[in-house]
Amino acid sequence: MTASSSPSPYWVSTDDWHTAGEPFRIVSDLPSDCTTTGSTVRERRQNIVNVPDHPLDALRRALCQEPRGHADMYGGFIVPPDDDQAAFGVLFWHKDGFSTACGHGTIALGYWAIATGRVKLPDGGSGSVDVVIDVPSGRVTAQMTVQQGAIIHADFLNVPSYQLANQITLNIPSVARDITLDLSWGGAVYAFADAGLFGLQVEEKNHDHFVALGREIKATLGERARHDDLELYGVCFYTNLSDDDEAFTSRNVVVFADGQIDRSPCGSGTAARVALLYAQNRLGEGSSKVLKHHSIINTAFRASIHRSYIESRSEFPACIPQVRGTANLMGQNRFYIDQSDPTFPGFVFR
Ligand SMILES: O=C(O)[C@H]1NCC[C@@H]1O
Repeated sequence: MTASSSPSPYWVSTDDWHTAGEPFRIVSDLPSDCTTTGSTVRERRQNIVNVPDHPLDALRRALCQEPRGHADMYGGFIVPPDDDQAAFGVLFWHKDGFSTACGHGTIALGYWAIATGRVKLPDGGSGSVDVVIDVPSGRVTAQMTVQQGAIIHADFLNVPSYQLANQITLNIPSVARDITLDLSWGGAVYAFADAGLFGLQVEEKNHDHFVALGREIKATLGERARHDDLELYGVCFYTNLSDDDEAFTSRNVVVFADGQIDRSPCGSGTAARVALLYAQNRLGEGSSKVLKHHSIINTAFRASIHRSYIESRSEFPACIPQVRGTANLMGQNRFYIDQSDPTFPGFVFR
């Protein structure tokens, strides 16, 4: 990449992927003045969040928001791993800030790591290879299945995931009545609500309704959704389609951050849903039954319980979820970042 110190204008290069329709813009070479401090990726994220006007926050906005991005853009900055057991670290970002978890990004990074040669193909070009990545919520893996040099799919192995709360009652002003929802952890806090409670199905034409409801639910839940130092990240609205011995099938849409809408089935949200279904005995360890999780644009992840996990802090059973998906390269960009641009660092309408 070619970059020099701001405030002089500089160029920054990105690799732009999407996972099941959700964008993931990867920046592997950060400008020289955009350093992060901390001995772990979690600390690096925290330091950026704590420092007003951090240069990396300005770069996030410049690459994520308009005119170079849009209100539903997503990406990540590659940073050093916590130790040499991981290939690299990543700081995930969206239009409002830096998130702790991102399954669709982890899947895209697995593809990217192989495509760029950062992680070598298995011997003979077929088999499985792990891309181990440090993220703010912990260490995750993109387990890549490769056949004759071509990637078939990635399995995102998440941090331990578990239900946080059961059937919380909330009064939602816009529907003028009480609804109930569950909370679950998948590296970030998610609320789960049946879209039918709002008279809706998960369909593209309803996306504006979900954005408004997601914001309303987040505001109404407030501190009740707090887990450690994190507040609610996303609301998952679902329409369940079927449940048999082979699969629990559901279509969902996650509205995260401040009204941002996930085009994919949401990797960390899917992991949190697996934990919820595990607690409800609808998915089990060692069973061949899977969660078929469709997105609002009808792309899909296939998820299951990789293994159970002992989590002493949770009254609900914990597990390491496994979320399978694919990613595609869209292109590469070389952006010019100029602080004298009247739109710097960026803007969004939502
Ligand atoms: O797949 C995921 O986990 C992410 N997608 C957008 C919101 C989440 O961070």
